[in-house]
Amino acid sequence: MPAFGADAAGDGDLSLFELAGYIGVALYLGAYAALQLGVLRGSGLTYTLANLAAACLVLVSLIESFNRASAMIQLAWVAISLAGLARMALARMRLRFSAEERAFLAMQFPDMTPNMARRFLDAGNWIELGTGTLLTREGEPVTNLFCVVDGRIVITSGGQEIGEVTDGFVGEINVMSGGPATATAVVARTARLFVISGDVLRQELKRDPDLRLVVEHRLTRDTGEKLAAANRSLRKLRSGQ
Ligand SMILES: Nc1ncnc2c1ncn2[C@@H]1O[C@@H]2COP(=O)(O)O[C@H]2[C@H]1O
Repeated sequence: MPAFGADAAGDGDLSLFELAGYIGVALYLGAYAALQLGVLRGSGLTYTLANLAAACLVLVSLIESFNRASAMIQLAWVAISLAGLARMALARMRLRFSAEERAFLAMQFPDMTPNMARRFLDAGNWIELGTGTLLTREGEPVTNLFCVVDGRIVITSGGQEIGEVTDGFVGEINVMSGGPATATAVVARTARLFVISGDVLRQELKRDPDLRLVVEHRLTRDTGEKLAAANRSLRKLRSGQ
């Protein structure tokens, strides 16, 4: 083998095999240090690739001075790293989104990570509802959150029309508590919606505080927008009197 300067023992030249071994050790230690310092995630691609490369390099170094125990651990490390890579590839495949899902996420939840978005979407269903379908009845418990992507929902209170939803949420005020609906919501033009049950939503948000932050923030904003629209209508009404 070609030689590279003096080896650690000072008794000869550093072979390529030895060099591979040292680089492998540096990768093992560097990856572990980065993990402990919070620079790398244990389940991340970089950490897994660093471990795979380290194990391969140390294996190469064993060609020159074989050690069965060391070879066994390196082979096991390679196998575990490959299994980790396969798991990541499968997870990536699962994180596919349809064109409709992508449009919905861009419009309503641009801050969701792909993982969060997949979990949220998997927890609900896409449905189409015909004219006249009741989504919430004023005073009755809200059991679902509806996200309208197409169609028209008319909102009434005390029998009076007070608003409409064409692209936004219905049930966002009380779905988390299951409290009484602040208004009646009825489909006025065939609607396409994403619906998620209150029970499932609560479970998902309890399990993932980051998802909870994103969803609650979005729902609060939606309610705020409705309040602003209601204030504008009220102002118009008063100034017209
Ligand atoms: N003024 C309004 N404009 C639009 N939507 C409303 C209005 N008032 C109530 N809603 C919706 O009707 C829903 C009834 O259930 P929630 O009270 O949970 O949430 C309510 C809102 O989504």
